[in-house]
Amino acid sequence: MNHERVLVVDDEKLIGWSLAQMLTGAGYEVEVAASGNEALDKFESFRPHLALLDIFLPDMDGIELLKRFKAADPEVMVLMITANAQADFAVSAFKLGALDYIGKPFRMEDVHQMVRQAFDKKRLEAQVDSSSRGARRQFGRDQLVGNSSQMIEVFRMINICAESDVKSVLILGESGTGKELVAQAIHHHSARKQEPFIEVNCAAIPENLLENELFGHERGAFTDAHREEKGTFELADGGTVFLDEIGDMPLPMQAKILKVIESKRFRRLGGKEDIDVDVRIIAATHQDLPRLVEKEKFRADLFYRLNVMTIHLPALRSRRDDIPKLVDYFIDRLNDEYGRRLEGIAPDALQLLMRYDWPGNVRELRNAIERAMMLEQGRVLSVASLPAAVRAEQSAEKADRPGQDAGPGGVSFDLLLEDMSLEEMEKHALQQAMARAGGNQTRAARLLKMSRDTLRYRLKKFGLHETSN
Ligand SMILES: Nc1ncnc2c1ncn2[C@@H]1O[C@H](COP(=O)(O)OP(=O)(O)OP(=O)(O)O)[C@@H](O)[C@H]1O
Repeated sequence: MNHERVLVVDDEKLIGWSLAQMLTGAGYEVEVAASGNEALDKFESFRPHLALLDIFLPDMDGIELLKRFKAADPEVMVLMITANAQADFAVSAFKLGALDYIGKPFRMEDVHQMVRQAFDKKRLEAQVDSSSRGARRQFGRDQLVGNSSQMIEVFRMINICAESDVKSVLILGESGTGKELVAQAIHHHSARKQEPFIEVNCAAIPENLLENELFGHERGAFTDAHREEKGTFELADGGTVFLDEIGDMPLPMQAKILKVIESKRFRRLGGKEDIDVDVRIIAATHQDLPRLVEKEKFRADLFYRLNVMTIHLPALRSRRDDIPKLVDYFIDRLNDEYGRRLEGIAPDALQLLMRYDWPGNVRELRNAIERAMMLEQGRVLSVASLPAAVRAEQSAEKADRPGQDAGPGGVSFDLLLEDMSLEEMEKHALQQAMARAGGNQTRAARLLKMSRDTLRYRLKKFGLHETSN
């Protein structure tokens, strides 16, 4: 016995009895009620995890009963049974939290399958919930931190989008700049905040499954489609769909997304009728969309449609003023999460964090602090606990100040290699300077005592890769 309790509510005694037989045989604890009032009493005493609820009862309408069940226990799973699966009935049942409905006459195996899937889903959600609570324990949900002028502009745009309820928003920015946090902030500050926020990572889902994920399917739409299933757009009705990595979305899907934004309707896979939805689409990408449009990898019409409300998230290296605040914020959070009592960061360590270019942006900064906190033995974060890439700034800094640490002759390059032509030596020096400067051309030019333009010219001449500036 698995102690999963099911209450069957049906005034047709034979149906109630047959369902009870089948479910008991499958290992569930089952009670049956033949009227609304009897169902309310049994609900109280039996406390079912799942109710199979007939919409037409002699003394009470099933929708009313659904409401009362949900009020008594919001966690209870309800599957509605109905002779005529009218769309408006289904919509109100779903809005009130019913999981699905079964049309009469039904096959026992189908009911069994739906009940089993409902319990499976519940168990999965419980697992996800506890592991995400675990993750939160480890590293709670972040707030957007920053008071640079660029971030103040981002906050202003978030407010405008949240208040205006525009139907689509585009968020652009390098990886790790906080695009997802911005999308969540827009949702949580908008009138839609009580409704779902559902994220779909367009790059992570294979092309052939993406359409099903977004739009769902009708029963029989493909071989394994044993029953209809709602997709993201239907599940998020009233709320927000966050399409992350939209630059990776296949072209045919882009056309369908455009249609949903414009007409607010779509069809399930294998569906013959349009379904109306009211969702806000927030799309994000780290890719250069205009470039993708040029290369015909992204539809121009979708780009123009999305590009009405656009939020540009600046790279961390272009708003270094935010670094001290972010560092304090992450140290505080991690102190809580790990029960540590670090008092802050040493000035020379902070200086290195401010100099580093952060190609992985805030995500990389957060990871660097988390790692440093694991290693740090002292009361403040010190240079020694920072990642090697960040510490490399230290040598670049020393090299930047010839005469102090690099010996009386300034920076010494390892040039005199045997069998090297003058040209090869020059190339070698350029490579060494670029490596020491961590790819920063201004710094490399200073090391070689040449102007940045000369450096760029020579890099080009030798076909060397120009990294950052
Ligand atoms: N301004 C910020 N304040 C606090 N934390 C931030 C900020 N920006 C980003 N983060 C944190 O950095 C990490 C990456 O953020 P997020 O996932 O939102 O970035 P993203 O731009 O969506 O990245 P990707 O393009 O890789 O999906 C998250 O842990 C997030 O909480």
